[in-house]
Amino acid sequence: MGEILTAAQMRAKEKSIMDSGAASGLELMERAGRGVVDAAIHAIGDLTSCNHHAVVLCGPGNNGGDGFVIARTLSEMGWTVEVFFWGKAEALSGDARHMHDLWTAIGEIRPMTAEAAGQGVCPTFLFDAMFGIGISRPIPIDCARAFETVTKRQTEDGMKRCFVVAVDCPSGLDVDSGEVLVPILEEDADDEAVMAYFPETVRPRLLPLHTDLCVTFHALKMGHCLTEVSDLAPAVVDIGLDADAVGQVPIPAGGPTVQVPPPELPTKAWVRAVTAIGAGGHKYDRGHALILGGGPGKGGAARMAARAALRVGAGLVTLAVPPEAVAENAAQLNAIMLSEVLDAKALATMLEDDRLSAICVGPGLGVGQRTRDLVLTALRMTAEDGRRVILDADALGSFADTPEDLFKACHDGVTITPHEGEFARLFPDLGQRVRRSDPSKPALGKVDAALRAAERLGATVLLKGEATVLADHRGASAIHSALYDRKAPWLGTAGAGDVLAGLIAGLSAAQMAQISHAIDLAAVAAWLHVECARSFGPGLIAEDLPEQLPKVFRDLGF
Ligand SMILES: NC(=O)C1=CN([C@@H]2O[C@H](COP(=O)(O)OP(=O)(O)OC[C@H]3O[C@@H](n4cnc5c(N)ncnc54)[C@H](O)[C@@H]3O)[C@@H](O)[C@H]2O)[C@@H](O)CC1
Ligand SMILES: Nc1ncnc2c1ncn2[C@@H]1O[C@H](COP(=O)(O)OP(=O)(O)O)[C@@H](O)[C@H]1O
Ligand SMILES: [K+]
Repeated sequence: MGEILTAAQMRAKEKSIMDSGAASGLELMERAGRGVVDAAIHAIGDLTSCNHHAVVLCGPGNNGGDGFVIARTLSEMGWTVEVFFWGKAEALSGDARHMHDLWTAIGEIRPMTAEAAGQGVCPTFLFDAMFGIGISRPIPIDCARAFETVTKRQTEDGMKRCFVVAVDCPSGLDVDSGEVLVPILEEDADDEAVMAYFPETVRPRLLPLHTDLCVTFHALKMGHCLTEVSDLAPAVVDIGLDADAVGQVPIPAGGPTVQVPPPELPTKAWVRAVTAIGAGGHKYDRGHALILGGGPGKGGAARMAARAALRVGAGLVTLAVPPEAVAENAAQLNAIMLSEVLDAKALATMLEDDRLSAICVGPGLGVGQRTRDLVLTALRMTAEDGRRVILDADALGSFADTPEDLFKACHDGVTITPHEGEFARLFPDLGQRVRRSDPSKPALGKVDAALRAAERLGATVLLKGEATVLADHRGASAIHSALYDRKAPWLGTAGAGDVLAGLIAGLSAAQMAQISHAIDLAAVAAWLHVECARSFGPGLIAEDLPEQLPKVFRDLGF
């Protein structure tokens, strides 16, 4: 996965190229439209038995302009092309108007109504060029209905349906937040409901307008990585924005600046860094992770975190549990060492040993005063010395009523790993806006929400989910999506988050020179976490994750 852009960054790049004279808007649009056709044909592969019939749905902006180019390109190749247009020709931008006019010299344009779009044979391709990165409200109901009726056109065998290609993004995707702005299509939806945004409870995860392939330009946009927008992984078409001219116009901040895995580390060097094989032979060279564990019967989460920390490369791992849980844990542990920690005072004494290089607090610890005290002690004892602290689960839940206490104590060596629920409890104002709660305001999106949270904490935030978002106090961000060809839905299993916290703790303990920022360590851990899940496959339970690490490392080149 390369660079990931916001809509504003993409516009700035286009403007920069156009201002420099390196390419005109028309040239960019021509390359975009032709690139979509190439990518669509490449995706479908064998065209011998297809009917060479395409339907293009064009919207009122430049996305529609791309659609007119697609129609002309296919027509030049001998295809039969039907074009439906939603908008007024005189309101089109200069570039889109030009492309519109070139098409009208060749073919017909029909208004986009469900009735008209429903007539005719089932096409090989349906191109969705209705709305691109300029969408600001749910798409018009007529557009959604027209789209739907084309997909329902019958073929002779009554079985196949057309291959849907989204131009730039499926219409209705907010490419910054990954939110889907599509009206409700049920026949009984009254107009008010149609034009309203989906209430939180019914907002679907998948796009109601089903897309097989999304073809975008120059780089993926954030929304492509936050939401699974198409069955196939999005294709990225080069439209020539890499010229020197880019950079003359300042590119606005906001898009993720870190990719996962970090591309600058070649695979083998990266494995070396992760496994610390090059760091020296002694276990103390690879750090000592301390994992705090819960009371009797509550120890599984911390044990899994500890095992992940050890497998991922920490030289030593100690699990520290309350006295009454020692017997239970002693019966379960071998390579992991066991210590007793009564309370925060005992923890402070333990942390005077600076060989303990990373501390993980939270999994299975229980919500309450003891956990709050342990967290604040861990933060105080590490505030000045660069040691890393990973706060997960109950360590975060314990501050739901007093988040300010946590914010004040956090430092730049801290990584918090909330899921969306934990995030919303700690940052209610941000959590509510990850998706649009007020129709008049855009959604904040997971990346912006995580960035603001990281700034508030002065620390690193890893916001979990199918798309995991990372952000730090310096303004760096990253997205790791377990989507498309990295899908691992079976990772949503009890305890998977505890393992992730342990992976970050283990990598942090090893203090690798090659990966210095907490956000990069967390990004590597998120990548390994999904890689382990994919390596194991369905049937996975959290305990299986650390046991996959040796295979994942071997597959990476060791
Ligand atoms: N020259 C360029 O800037 C290039 C633009 N490209 C294409 O241009 C697209 C962006 O074009 P635009 O900025 O014109 O934006 P869009 O074409 O995405 O849509 C914006 C248009 O739709 C209207 N609109 C937005 N939301 C609406 C709603 N809910 N209901 C009704 N109307 C709505 C807007 O008023 C505007 O007319 C990209 O996604 C890409 O497909 C590509 O051709 C590459 C080059
Ligand atoms: N559908 C999914 N695809 C990929 N990863 C997922 C999916 N659902 C959950 N995950 C991952 O699984 C982990 C679940 O963590 P968490 O919600 O803390 O659960 P637990 O508390 O049971 O460990 C997170 O790392 C999350 O990113
Ligand atoms: K589109």
